[in-house]
Amino acid sequence: MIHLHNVSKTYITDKTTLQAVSPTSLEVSKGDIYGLIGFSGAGKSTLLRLINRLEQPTTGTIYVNGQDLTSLSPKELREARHSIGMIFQHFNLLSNQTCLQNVEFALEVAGIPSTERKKRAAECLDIVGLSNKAHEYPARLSGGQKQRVAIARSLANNPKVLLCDEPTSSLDPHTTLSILKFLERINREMNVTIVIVTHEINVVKYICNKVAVMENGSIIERLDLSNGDVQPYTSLGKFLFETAGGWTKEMVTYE
Ligand SMILES: Nc1ncnc2c1ncn2[C@@H]1O[C@H](COP(=O)(O)OP(=O)(O)OP(=O)(O)O)[C@@H](O)[C@H]1O
Repeated sequence: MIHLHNVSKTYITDKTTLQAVSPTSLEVSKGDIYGLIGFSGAGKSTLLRLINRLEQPTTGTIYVNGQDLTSLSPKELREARHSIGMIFQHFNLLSNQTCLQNVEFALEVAGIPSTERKKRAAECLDIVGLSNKAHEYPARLSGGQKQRVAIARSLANNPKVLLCDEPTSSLDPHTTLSILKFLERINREMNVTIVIVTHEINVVKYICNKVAVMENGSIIERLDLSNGDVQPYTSLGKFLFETAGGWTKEMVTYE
């Protein structure tokens, strides 16, 4: 589903050169909820943003849905991005647009006609349980509700892949769990492959079936979490897993 081969990113400014991501390969299979974890500055967000070419790679190739994104024209890339949704830590909603209009916006960009847009946007708000907030502005919503609108917007174009950049880092633990529950449903019921950047190991333990641990721009370890018996082998991996708390699915609450 996603295949990065020797992808790297170097930022060059007037005075400095910084390698945010060293040549890295990553394979995400259809149906995965793949975590990228590591401390601040490890290169997680940069690697995530390379997947939909929000960042231009310095080297390497990026295949998503069988398409080489590095070989596409700007127009082709815009079209390819319709099947790659994205959500962010700070939600990135348009403050002067209602929730419905925020979701419609994603459809407008994709060239969907107005009547169809309204119907689909309403459906997406319904999926995240926010039909009653359709005509509210984001300022009147809680953080969790804002993230649910952002999820609705990311689903509008029926994406095959959803990229999540610290989606719960601004939220309290209970709201975090409700958002993770939504992401899990989207993965299972809509067959959306998810890549999620986080610095919270609990998020990884709760929702991911695979995780890559990043340090200094490199993936230093990859773990399959599906069989429950996880044995990290790097000291960072061990440290992260030892600090995990005890979240359970029963703790999930809805606002
Ligand atoms: N646009 C940019 N220009 C220059 N340097 C950048 C840019 N974006 C990121 N960096 C640098 O690249 C490195 C990796 O940043 P990145 O945001 O990918 O890390 P991260 O692991 O996601 O960290 P955090 O958890 O704090 O978001 C950092 O040293 C950062 O300062």
